[in-house]
Amino acid sequence: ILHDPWYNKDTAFPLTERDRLGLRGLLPPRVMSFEQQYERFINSYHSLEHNTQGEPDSVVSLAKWRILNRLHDRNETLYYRVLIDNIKDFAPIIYTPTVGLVCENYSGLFRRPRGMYFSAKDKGEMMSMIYNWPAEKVDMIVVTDGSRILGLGDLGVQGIGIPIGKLDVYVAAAGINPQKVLPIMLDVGTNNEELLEDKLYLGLRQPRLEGEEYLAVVDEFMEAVHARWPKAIVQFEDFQMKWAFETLQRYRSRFCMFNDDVQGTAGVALAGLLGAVRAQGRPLADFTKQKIVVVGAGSAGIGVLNMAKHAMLRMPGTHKIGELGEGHNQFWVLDKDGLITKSRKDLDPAVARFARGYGPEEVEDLHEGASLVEVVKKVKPHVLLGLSGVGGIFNEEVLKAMKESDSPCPAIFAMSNPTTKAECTPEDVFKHVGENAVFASGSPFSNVTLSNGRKGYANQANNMYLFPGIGLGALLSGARHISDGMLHAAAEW
Ligand SMILES: NC(=O)c1ccc[n+]([C@@H]2O[C@H](COP(=O)([O-])OP(=O)(O)OC[C@H]3O[C@@H](n4cnc5c(N)ncnc54)[C@H](O)[C@@H]3O)[C@@H](O)[C@H]2O)c1
Ligand SMILES: O=C(O)C[C@H](O)C(=O)O
Ligand SMILES: [Mg+2]
Repeated sequence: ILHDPWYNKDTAFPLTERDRLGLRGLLPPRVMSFEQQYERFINSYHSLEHNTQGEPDSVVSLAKWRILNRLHDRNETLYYRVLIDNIKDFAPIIYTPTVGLVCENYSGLFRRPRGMYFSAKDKGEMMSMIYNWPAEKVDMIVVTDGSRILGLGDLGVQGIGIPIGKLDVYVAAAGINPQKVLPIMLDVGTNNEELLEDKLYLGLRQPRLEGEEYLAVVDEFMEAVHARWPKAIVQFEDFQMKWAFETLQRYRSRFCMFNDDVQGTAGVALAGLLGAVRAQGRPLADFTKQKIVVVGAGSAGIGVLNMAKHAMLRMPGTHKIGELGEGHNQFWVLDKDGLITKSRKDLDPAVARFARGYGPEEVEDLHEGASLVEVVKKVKPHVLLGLSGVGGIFNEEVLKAMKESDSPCPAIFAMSNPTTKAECTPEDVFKHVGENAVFASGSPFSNVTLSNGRKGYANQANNMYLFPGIGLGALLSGARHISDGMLHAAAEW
């Protein structure tokens, strides 16, 4: 019991329990209260902050993560109490940005396992392996294959930090029972050369499985989960784009699952886009007239585009039903090759409906592959939204061009994670776009003091504001599937 973080109370076991559980003599005699333990932890956290002053940010954050992780491994009751009470301070440690650093260094930081690991070598065994998990019941699973961890790329087995962090947020924000959550890593290999050569690397040292071989592993895993816990909700997280979409289509009508990067992000972004209309003092129905530039046409960018387009098409009030047809395109989408138009070679079918046609109705005179700054200068968008994974791509020139936006309060959403991958900082936005700009980022930044002494808000646009509600709602309602309508409702309400 003393070694089981689910049940351990450390020095808080009262004498009666020590007797009953055969713990007498295994602990120092003084019985501490939960409140004393709590205070002791917070004090040691503060002294760590004090003692690491002046050290590089990464050293301080990792030290903070270590002390929290040790508590997690020792005493979950105390850990979650501390986390819930201090979520604003601790979210950046257990979640983005520090969790990114933890994943990058996971093999070296590893002390105790958490969650389950299914690897390509476990083919044929998963149905029995799933019974190795000690809890009778599991409600929430977050699974990754480590192929696109935040904006950090393929981190293989080290990506397990992401499901762990997401499930901590489920417990802290949605009150999910921590004994009923399960972080899972599907290790199908890695294409990260550095990891393959790293002697400490803890995952399979082989290239990623592809095609049918890959899908066979994920299929077997999903069947195993469903066999043991038919009602568990499975959140897919940080899968590279092709598998994010493929697995979503493959499983969404068979299992209670969703893809957080595609759907959760879309819900949060839509909430932000609607907020940006309100910030302009315009009625929500004017959403259909917003000009939106999206930088990044990956799993997250396309998820946002689809949901925002759908919201425009069904926005009541401005038009007769059906008036805004499929051709109503308020989006300009760029990827690593610049603006996407219909003349793009090998145009991805998922982006085709957002590609600019540059027919007579489109007057900005842009060309295939146009650069971001050209697009912003010509379109004068209301919103500039980044899901590119490229830090600093909203540079001074781009932000100065946003000053000419047709919106009185241009919105800039730098949604890529972790902090180093944010497309810009709030300081840059308020300096170059103007103090009336609306800013949000995927990873947290501090608010900025503006010239008139007012606060420039560094809002956060991260799917963590949405997925806990989706999971909790699905769980409480006993939903068999997670529909787009649920995500729309989450975004709009
Ligand atoms: N804030 C959130 O809640 C949230 C949610 C999901 C993803 N993200 C972040 O979004 C980023 C992208 O995630 P994803 O799953 O879509 O990745 P992805 O790899 O599927 O897509 C990345 C896209 O960015 C494009 N891109 C790359 N370089 C570019 C450049 N120089 N200019 C313009 N476009 C460029 C690529 O062509 C691709 O279309 C990651 O950093 C991730 O952390 C944030
Ligand atoms: O993990 C996050 O912080 C958000 C998002 O799911 C991402 O992949 O960046
Ligand atoms: Mg993610």
